[in-house]
Amino acid sequence: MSAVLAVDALAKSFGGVHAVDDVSFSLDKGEFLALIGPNGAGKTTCFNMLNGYLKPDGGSVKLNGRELIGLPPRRIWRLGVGRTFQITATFLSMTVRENVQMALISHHRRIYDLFSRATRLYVDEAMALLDLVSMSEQAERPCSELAYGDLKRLELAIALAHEPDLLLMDEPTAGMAPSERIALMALTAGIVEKRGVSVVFTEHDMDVVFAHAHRILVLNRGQLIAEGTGDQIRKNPLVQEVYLGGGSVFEGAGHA
Ligand SMILES: Nc1ncnc2c1ncn2[C@@H]1O[C@H](COP(=O)(O)OP(=O)(O)OP(=O)(O)O)[C@@H](O)[C@H]1O
Repeated sequence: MSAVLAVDALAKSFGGVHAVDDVSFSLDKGEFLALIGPNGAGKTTCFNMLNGYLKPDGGSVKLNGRELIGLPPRRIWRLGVGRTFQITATFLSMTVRENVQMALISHHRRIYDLFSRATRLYVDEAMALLDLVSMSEQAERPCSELAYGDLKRLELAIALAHEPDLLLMDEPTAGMAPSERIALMALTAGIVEKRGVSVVFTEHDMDVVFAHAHRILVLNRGQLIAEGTGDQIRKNPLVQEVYLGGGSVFEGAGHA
């Protein structure tokens, strides 16, 4: 099977700092991949090169065999690389359903009259996406009233409205309570399975990572130092040493 995403020898320096240093990995359809590493390891820099916000010094990023390097972010998004943000981007004055409709309208390149709230476009599709993220009961509420965890689920529905082949989630659970984090990622894992979308996420909470990631990549000072399943990563002495300074953070993480 050919990879959905193939990253080869990706590199980016800032001054003398090798933020991302010769990183290569690939991702299959329906894979849920965690990119972890200590602060400053290069995770965000790596993400921003995958979605076109940052131009690499060298390397290649292919989506379904097509080179993305050099394309503007919007084109990359159109080709099927979606993302969710650390800070949720929704139209607060609109209802939950209207926000998803907006995303669907944009995806299908339809013209939307911003001054008419009575659009009937993509109502059923919007409700189906809200159902997928267990938000259909809140469809008619304004986004301004939503709890933070609900906003994150809405954001996921909005990202899925664009039918991405690859979804990039940068610290999706930041700012959430531990139980909410596990719930959001369990929901995401279910969607990955149901829709066959491939996901790369960064995350500092090891419980979340070990509970849900199919595979884990560990970055340290811009270099990929380990790659494997939760068990392999937990046992990796290099990871324990350079990333965790001894391994205590992994104890118990991800064991139900
Ligand atoms: N725009 C920039 N200008 C200069 N240096 C940068 C820039 N962006 C990142 N860096 C440096 O590159 C390195 C990698 O940073 P990056 O933000 O990618 O790490 P990270 O793994 O996402 O960290 P965190 O977990 O703290 O978000 C760091 O040393 C950082 O200081």
